[in-house]
Amino acid sequence: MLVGDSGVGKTCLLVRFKDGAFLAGTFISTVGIDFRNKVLDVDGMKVKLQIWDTAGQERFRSVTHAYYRDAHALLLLYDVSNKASFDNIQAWLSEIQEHAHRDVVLMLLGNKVDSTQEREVKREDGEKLAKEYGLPFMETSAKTGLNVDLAFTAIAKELKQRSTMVPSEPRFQLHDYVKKEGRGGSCCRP
Ligand SMILES: Nc1nc2c(ncn2[C@@H]2O[C@H](COP(=O)(O)OP(=O)(O)OP(=O)(O)O)[C@@H](O)[C@H]2O)c(=O)[nH]1
Repeated sequence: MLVGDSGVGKTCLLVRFKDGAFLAGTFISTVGIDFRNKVLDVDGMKVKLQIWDTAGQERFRSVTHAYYRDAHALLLLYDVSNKASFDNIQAWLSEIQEHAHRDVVLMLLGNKVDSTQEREVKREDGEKLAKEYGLPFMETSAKTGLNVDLAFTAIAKELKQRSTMVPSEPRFQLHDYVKKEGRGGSCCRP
C-alpha cells in the first residue's frame, strides 16, 4: 500500500512501476483508493503484488484507514521538493502504528529526486529519519524511474521470504538489500 501526503507522487510511482511511464502535466488527485497488480519474478518464483494506491487528502483518511489492517507492506512517501510532506512523516508513522499490522513491512521513500533545483529535503535528513525509526530508505523518481523497480523488488523479496520462511533459515534483510542495490554507492544517491 502506498501512503503519504497528497501530491508526493504515489500514483505516479505506481504507474512508473506498472507501465514504465510517467504521468506528466495535470495532477489528478486519487479519490479514495485504487489498486493495480503486477507479477514479479523473484529469485525464480512468481510473486503477485497487489498494490493499493491511497488518496493522500485528509478527507479520505477514514476510507484508507480501513485498508491498513490487511496490508502486508507499506511504502511511505514524501516529496523531496516539499518540506511539509517530510515534516508530516511522523504523523503518518503514528497512523501506521495505530491502524496497520505490527509486522507490516515498511519502507520510507523520498520521491521527486529529479527536482534537484527545488529540493527542500536533504538526502541526509531522509536517511536520519529512517535510521531513527529503523526503516529502510531510498530516494526515488517516478519521472526518471530512479530506484522505483528496486523499491518494489525489495518489498517483494521481503514478502516472499516471509511467506516461505522456515524458522531456522537466515532471513532476507530488506535493509541490507536496499543498501547494496541502491545506485551510486551509499544508498540510492541519484
Ligand atoms: N518532478 C517530478 N514530479 C512528479 C514525480 N512524481 C509525481 N510527480 C508529479 O507530482 C504530482 C502529483 O503526483 P501524484 O502521483 O498524482 O500524487 P499522489 O501522491 O498520488 O497524490 P494524491 O492522489 O492526491 O494522494 C503530479 O503533477 C506528478 O506529475 C517525480 O518523481 N518527479
